[in-house]
Amino acid sequence: MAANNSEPILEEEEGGGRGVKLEAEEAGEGKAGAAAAAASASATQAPATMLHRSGSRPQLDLSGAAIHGNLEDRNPTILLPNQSDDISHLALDIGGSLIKLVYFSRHAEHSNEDKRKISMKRKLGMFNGGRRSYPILGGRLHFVKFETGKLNECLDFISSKQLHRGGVDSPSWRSGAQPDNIVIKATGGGAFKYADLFKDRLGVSLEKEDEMDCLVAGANFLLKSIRHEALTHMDGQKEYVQIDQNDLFPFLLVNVGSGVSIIKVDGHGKFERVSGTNVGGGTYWGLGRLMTKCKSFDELLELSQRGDNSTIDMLVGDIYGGLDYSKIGLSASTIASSFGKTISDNKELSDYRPEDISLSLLRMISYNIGQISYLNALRYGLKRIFFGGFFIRGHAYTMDAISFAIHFWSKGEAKAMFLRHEGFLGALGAFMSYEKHGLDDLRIHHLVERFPMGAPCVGGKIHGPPLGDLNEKISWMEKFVQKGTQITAPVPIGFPATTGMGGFERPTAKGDILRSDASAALNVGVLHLVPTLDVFPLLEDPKMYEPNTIDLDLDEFKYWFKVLSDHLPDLVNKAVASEGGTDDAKRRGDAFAHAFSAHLARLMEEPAAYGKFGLANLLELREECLREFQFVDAYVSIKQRENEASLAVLPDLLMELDSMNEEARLLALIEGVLAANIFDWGSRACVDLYHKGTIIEIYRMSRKKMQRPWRIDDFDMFKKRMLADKKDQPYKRALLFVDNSGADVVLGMIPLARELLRHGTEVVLVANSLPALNDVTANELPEIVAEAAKHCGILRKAAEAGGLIVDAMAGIRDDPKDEPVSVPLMVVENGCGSPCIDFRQVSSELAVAAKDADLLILEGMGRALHTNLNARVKCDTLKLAMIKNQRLAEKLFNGNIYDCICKFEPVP
Ligand SMILES: Nc1ncnc2c1ncn2[C@@H]1O[C@H](COP(=O)(O)OP(=O)(O)OP(=O)(O)O)[C@@H](O)[C@H]1O
Ligand SMILES: CC(C)(CO)[C@@H](O)C(=O)NCCC(=O)O
Ligand SMILES: [Mn+2]
Repeated sequence: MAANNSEPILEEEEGGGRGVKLEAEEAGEGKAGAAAAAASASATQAPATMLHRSGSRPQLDLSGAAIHGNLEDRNPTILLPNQSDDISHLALDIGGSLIKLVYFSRHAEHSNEDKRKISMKRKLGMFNGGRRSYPILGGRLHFVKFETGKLNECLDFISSKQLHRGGVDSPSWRSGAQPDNIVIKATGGGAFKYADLFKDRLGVSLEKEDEMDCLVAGANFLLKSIRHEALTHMDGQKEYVQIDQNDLFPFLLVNVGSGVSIIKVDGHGKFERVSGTNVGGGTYWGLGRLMTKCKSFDELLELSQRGDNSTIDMLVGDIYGGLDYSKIGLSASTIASSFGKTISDNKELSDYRPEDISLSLLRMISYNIGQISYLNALRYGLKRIFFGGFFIRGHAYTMDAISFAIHFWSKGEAKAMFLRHEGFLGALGAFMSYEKHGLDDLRIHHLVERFPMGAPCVGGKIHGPPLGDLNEKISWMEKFVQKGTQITAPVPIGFPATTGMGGFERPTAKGDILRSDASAALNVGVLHLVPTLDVFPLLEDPKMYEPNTIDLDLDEFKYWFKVLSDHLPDLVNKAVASEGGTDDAKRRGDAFAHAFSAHLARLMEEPAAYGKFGLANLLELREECLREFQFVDAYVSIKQRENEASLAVLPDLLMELDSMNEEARLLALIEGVLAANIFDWGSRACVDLYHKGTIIEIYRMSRKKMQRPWRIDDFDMFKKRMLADKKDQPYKRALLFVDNSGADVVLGMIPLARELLRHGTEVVLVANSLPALNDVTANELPEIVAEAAKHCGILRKAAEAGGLIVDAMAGIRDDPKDEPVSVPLMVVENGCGSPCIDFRQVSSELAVAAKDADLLILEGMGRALHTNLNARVKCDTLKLAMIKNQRLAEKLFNGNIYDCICKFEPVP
């Protein structure tokens, strides 16, 4: 009954903490918070005329955008001098049963343009000249719903978060300007019905958008922009479908809300509502409420999971004395007449089990909708039918019943597909109708879907607020823990058995608890909009590309569940220490541990709960959870310590290398990369090792053990390319994807980079944008390179040429020709904060840097083995890693822990 217990907690949260304390809300938003809180305090005194407002639709005016303040600052703000309109990206769909809200919150920190990025953009010719520069557009799309009958809660929510005024961090909120003339896009019948109420209560005008237009726009947007938005659901099995952009239209869109709209969609804005039925979600909920006395929709749905419809429905067998009517393809267990059995009995309503009534009703309505949809698909020759609307509610039985009807009547020709953002189509469509928020040409790679607190805890629930600020999140977790409940109830999902002959046999096994709305809803997390992300241009076939090497199936997940759970206490300790070990840090640490464990528990029940989910996503989820509780960098001191220790021995290593001949040196360098890749805090085995010796000792031991041939050993091929075949044609530009801090980067990758530079190859070190485990980040690299360069002329000149360090002697030297110009050594960020890399979503600066690259070096398990082992790119690729995981070694290479991989893949 955990699901039941968890719900009142949310309710409490809503009634109590949320929305009242704006200062607390600000805490999560960083520095801007204090200013905004101060502004809010003086809101009443501020002159209402401080901002010009046009009164029409909100717009973003980026003209004249400039960096404000010192360019050397780490986080200079971007000033939009011509931005005068409110940026109010909130849209509503007010339906007969539910109000849906979609709103956008900007990343306060998105205007980060540090020194490294600016210099890099100059180098790559991106500065000011980039294709797009919407610095302000990065942010998150949130999805929330309320019951229409509780409109007041919705109004309170909007008002507490100041969504109608562009959020609590918007200029108008800070200025205290009165929200007159604010216009919000709204669709659904309630946009007409409640327009006056919105005006009275919030002072906003609702700009009405047509409901069908919005449904279609929302569906098209989702199918175009969200990876794996659609799924099929047959016999209890979920399968995500990747829609081909070029083969999307025509399709049938069936929106099952209170009533059902059936729309034939031929293109963007091209559609016709071809049918509808008044037997829909409102019918199930309304009849069900009357007949079972249920207090909520979820209660009714939950009842159905324990139901047996054979006591209510009249089966073919009931009519045919237990026989099939096989001549027309009906088995005895096929339902002949929904509720038909109740006519013959001398029974009252109270004689029937509410569970059975609910199930019978649910089946009747779902099956009927499926059948009508099929007939309309047949009418227009359509093969694909997409279902939206909150009636679906991610509920297995509902989806199975609809799918079954369509599959059966079309003899397998037509396919039912369900949209994960099911009920938000209309609201999204209304949101898209804002003209100038620049989201129109959004691409799949600009959207990063994340579930740190979105899926198991919040988001989808009726009047459940997305927990906006840190305090809210932590206290939610604390309450949750106090009650000793689990966030999500372990729900054995029951699969209805089908006869294959036109009806349902009564479902056999069914779980007895309905998953809480938030997690049952098909994983509507928060969509992060990062307009600066791009597809890696060197990918051979982006459509076929799959980052994860191994499917995260239940078996695989179980393994990772244990690894990650075991590692959790240590991680929490590190994280708390990294934030000074204060009580506040401890509180956040606990909350992080609980949030992450809850995700793990949820995924353990159902690995596909959050869409198509691979190890890369799982590892990223952990990092995202840390960030969610404001742990900036849990490994910061470990990284520093190891960098220092490694930099101290680098000069010796370089001397040793320089004493070798070219061939021996190349081997020593590759060996060095593999040996140093042992410093991986993501590997349990290695962490155990670290307690047994100093970094240098371990590195030396690791190198000594390097026995060739390695598990995959293409070294000779690589050597041939480097030193024999085309010695006079060195690589033009190499991208080196670096992994860990310390020995890994300092004693492994930097010496290899140096060798490439020596050959005349430009080197781009590609590192994480955000911290993940002990991985080195792009921000940390320039300092490390500068330290290394102190002992090495090659590195110094190349780093100068790449703008990483400034030559103090430049301009003083008599004859600049003395110093030959070097090829540059550069650093770019990869756009992610995960130990793996998904080449479908990389930073735009990496995408630019990649265009001239003819060698790719991927180093480390995360980037070269867990992901991308099978990735094909358009240039020569070297994948280097030490396998620090027995299971992976066996699974992928039939090998052993500490085996090494040196995989060279030249393009033909
Ligand atoms: N928590 C809930 N409360 C009420 N209904 C729910 C809930 N969750 C799912 N539903 C189902 O979803 C239906 C409403 O779906 P949706 O929000 O898509 O439609 P609507 O926009 O309110 O209706 P319409 O478009 O017909 O005006 C309800 O009728 C009910 O069957
Ligand atoms: C009236 C709407 C469009 C309101 O969303 C919806 O509830 C609906 O499509 N009802 C079905 C009406 C019919 O076509 O019979
Ligand atoms: Mn609706």
